[in-house]
Amino acid sequence: MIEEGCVSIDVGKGVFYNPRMEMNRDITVACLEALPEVSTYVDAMGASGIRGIRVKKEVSRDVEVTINDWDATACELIKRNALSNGVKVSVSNCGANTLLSSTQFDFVDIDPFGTPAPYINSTCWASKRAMGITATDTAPLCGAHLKSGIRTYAAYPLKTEYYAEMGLRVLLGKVAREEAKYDRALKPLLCHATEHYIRLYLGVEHGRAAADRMMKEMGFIVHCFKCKNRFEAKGLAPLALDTCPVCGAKVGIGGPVWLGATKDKAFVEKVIGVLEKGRFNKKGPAIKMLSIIKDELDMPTFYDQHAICRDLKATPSDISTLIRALNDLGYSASRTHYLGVGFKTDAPINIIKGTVLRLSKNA
Ligand SMILES: C[S@@+](CC[C@H](N)C(=O)[O-])C[C@H]1O[C@@H](n2cnc3c(N)ncnc32)[C@H](O)[C@@H]1O
Repeated sequence: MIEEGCVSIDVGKGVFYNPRMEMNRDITVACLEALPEVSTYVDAMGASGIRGIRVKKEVSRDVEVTINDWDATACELIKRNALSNGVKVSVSNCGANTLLSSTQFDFVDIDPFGTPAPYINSTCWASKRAMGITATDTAPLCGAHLKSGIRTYAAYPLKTEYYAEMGLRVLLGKVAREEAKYDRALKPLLCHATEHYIRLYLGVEHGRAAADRMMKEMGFIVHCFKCKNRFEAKGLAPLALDTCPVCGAKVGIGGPVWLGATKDKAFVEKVIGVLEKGRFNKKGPAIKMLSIIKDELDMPTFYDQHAICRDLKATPSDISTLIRALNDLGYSASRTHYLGVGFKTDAPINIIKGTVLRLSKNA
């Protein structure tokens, strides 16, 4: 028996349960609390049922919860766990794509082993108001397994120091393209890359105009591996560019990816509020991460101060000192949840390097 949030769950034998995903489930419950428009929820890959049972028990309004798994043993366990926690949920025993091609829910949650790619089409069709998507295939998404990433996501992931964000944006780009064909648009509410996984919470907007607007957020990231200059190129037209405008070296081009915002600040603030008030074992780390996400600049890449320092043979300074120094020069800059020594800024690369060097001399 394990205790999580307000539930006690028998994780059985041969049915999947990962204690490292507790923070992920805490945040799921808080997000559902912060989405009052959601009254039907499905965990299409339920395993022990813990995620859906927590949603049913811990969200303060009545949400109709369905928990599905293609494994009959898991379904028996889900039924027992729901009963022992005193909640009523619908249990379904079929393939996720079968369920999600025939039934729509306000919120669809998919939490597969590895890649969510085979389920994104049906998830987009079945999600009326919002969806939650977990991916644990970070190597293909982030560019470490290039051919697999290209096969799975039809995008070229650049292997850079901001690989975690690259992976998140490749995944978001894939969801956006699947969503657009149903004349719908995704609206990122909260997205994060944590340890071995990426998690997306996306709102859904309906209509061609919204879908057309959304597709304008797709495009490419141009990256210079020599001087670390990078910039975004919005739109899906082929790029007539192959050298870095700063140093003249050949550039790498990653994409198509999602270049737009990856969060809705007001929503993230609401989720933090729910976590602060509720009974969540992982509220400390969850709030810490969400507080950084809340203030993250909406830009598609970040810099690794240590990597810049290695190139310049400089000493890194405290990340908040560097951010303040860039702000003092009139640029926007923020921390990033992807990397403790990372930062986002709209300052040009020569200004960033000059600032890092100046601070290094003072260090
Ligand atoms: C990673 S676990 C889900 C964990 C669960 N959501 C949680 O929070 O603890 C994946 C589950 O999905 C089930 N599964 C995998 N592929 C499936 C499919 N195509 N359709 C339905 N269930 C599937 C597996 O049997 C397994 O129980």
